[in-house]
Amino acid sequence: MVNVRARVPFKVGLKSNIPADLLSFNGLESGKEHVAVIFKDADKTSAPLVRMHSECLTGDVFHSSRCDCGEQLDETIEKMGELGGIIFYLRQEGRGIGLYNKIDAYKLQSEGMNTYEANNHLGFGDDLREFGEAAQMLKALGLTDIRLVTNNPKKIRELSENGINIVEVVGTKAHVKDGNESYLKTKASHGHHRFNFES
Ligand SMILES: Nc1nc2c(ncn2[C@@H]2O[C@H](COP(=O)(O)OP(=O)(O)OP(=O)(O)O)[C@@H](O)[C@H]2O)c(=O)[nH]1
Ligand SMILES: [Zn+2]
Repeated sequence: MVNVRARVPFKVGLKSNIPADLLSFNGLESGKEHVAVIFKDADKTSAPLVRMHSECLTGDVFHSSRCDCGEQLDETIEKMGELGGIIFYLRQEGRGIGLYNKIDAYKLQSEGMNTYEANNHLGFGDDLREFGEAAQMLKALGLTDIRLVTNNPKKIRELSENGINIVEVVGTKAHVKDGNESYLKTKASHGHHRFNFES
């Protein structure tokens, strides 16, 4: 049974000025230290904005040119600071293959493979992530109805299959920059991500 272990206030964002609460959990069977960040007590509102963000050390911390993860996280923090919402930061680095394997995949991508071909070449599926524990954490907060911030149909499908009612899907912007355009286009064409490349 998943339940909240601790809830502490902190301030986040590029200027460390956006108030939020940081939560840890008991009972996560994977042993992964997933956390939630709650803005404006959104867990006490009906159908809050929720983002299920998968760990990306290279993007989230270093704002790597290879992906859009850090920009998506910054965008979501800003938005939820205004509108309220909850970010679950899921420790599923590299779409579940881990950091070192992701770096191996980057090496293959530098030699010409796309993001999915590189995973497959290393013996992994396209995406090893699972969102069952994410659903359990939502339920631990008393939430089953959410507005999900994503462009990824896999997240919508898996959360729904785990008893979460997604009343609305809210896309993120397409954060195109030098270095990540073909990564984003591959996610759209092969992974069926719904990007709005105009915004
Ligand atoms: N294996 C692998 N993982 C990558 C690569 N680039 C980024 N990632 C990982 O992909 C994941 C991105 O996850 P999310 O931020 O949840 O985004 P998403 O699945 O694209 O879906 P949305 O942003 O919700 O639309 C993170 O775990 C990154 O570490 C790559 O080239 N190879
Ligand atoms: Zn990334």
